[in-house]
Amino acid sequence: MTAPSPSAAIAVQGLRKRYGATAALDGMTFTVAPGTVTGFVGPNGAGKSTTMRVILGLDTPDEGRALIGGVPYARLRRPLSHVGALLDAAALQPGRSARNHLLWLAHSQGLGAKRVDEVVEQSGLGAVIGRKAGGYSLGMRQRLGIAAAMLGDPPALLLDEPFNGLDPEGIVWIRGHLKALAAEGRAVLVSSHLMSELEGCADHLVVVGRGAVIADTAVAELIARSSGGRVMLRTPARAEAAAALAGAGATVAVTGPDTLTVDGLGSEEVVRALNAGAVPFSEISAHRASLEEAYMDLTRDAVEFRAAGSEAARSGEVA
Ligand SMILES: Nc1ncnc2c1ncn2[C@@H]1O[C@H](COP(=O)(O)OP(=O)(O)OP(=O)(O)O)[C@@H](O)[C@H]1O
Repeated sequence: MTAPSPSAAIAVQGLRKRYGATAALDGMTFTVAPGTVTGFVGPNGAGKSTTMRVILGLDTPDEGRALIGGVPYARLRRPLSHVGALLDAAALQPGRSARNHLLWLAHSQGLGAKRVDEVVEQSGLGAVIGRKAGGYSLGMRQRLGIAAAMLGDPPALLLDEPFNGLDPEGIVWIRGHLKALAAEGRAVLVSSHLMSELEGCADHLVVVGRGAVIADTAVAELIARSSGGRVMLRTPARAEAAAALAGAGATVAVTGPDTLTVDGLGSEEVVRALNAGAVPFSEISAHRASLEEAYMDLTRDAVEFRAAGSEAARSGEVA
């Protein structure tokens, strides 16, 4: 096991945890750097929530340790000023106003109403903060949960499935908000079992399956690797184009009524092959893999992982 980097805001080292016959964590090891949104991705049951609970001192590992700024949670003084967390947005007193909920949390940490007003402003809840939390939509609850996590202005944030059940507008808001919080230098760890939710938001990915890390990679590198050499082509003569390109040695995949992706030939060679066959085309560009495609490439050989996520795969989720 390598020593955690001194700059790691969150370091998880060799965590093992069993629940009876189930190994929930089986050597989980990774770090979360300041200034990044790190996506923590894997199928249901992969060990994401358990890891987060261990980081927050809510669960004790059988082996290994988790550190926040180099210190275990249990030894942090005023923990909310070191790490904020959103684990379960439904955990609210339904009859209490959202503002009173935040005031109650703030007071328990020696923080005043001024800080509550700041986080309310940041989370865009100003217009509804006097309402009873029980009447909040899921999206509003998630915002309130993030506002609560931000009360202590912590350098590290953990969010467990914050996109769950949100409408597209809610997803876009959370993505933007997390990016802004990371841009302020915070380390943001956000779990999801849907890769698409993290598109355009995560800088780094820690992919897990069966209690351990399968891949730990910068998103830009991952996308570049998966995009490598592939060309996107738009043509009104799809069949002719596919035949001409296959004849020139390319592997061609149909991606839409008038689009193909081409592997094995560079853009210039594609143009040459199409011109030689007098095949018309309207657009040709270097293909940029989506996060979902990059993720599928990454986990293609991880048989165990795919088995673990096969249920999710059938419903279009990550596997
Ligand atoms: N308190 C518990 N008692 C028994 N088993 C547990 C408990 N907590 C977690 N597990 C088991 O440990 C494994 C890891 O669960 P965990 O909730 O950490 O996964 P996850 O990746 O967060 O999944 P999800 O996406 O469904 O939240 C699962 O097999 C789960 O059933």
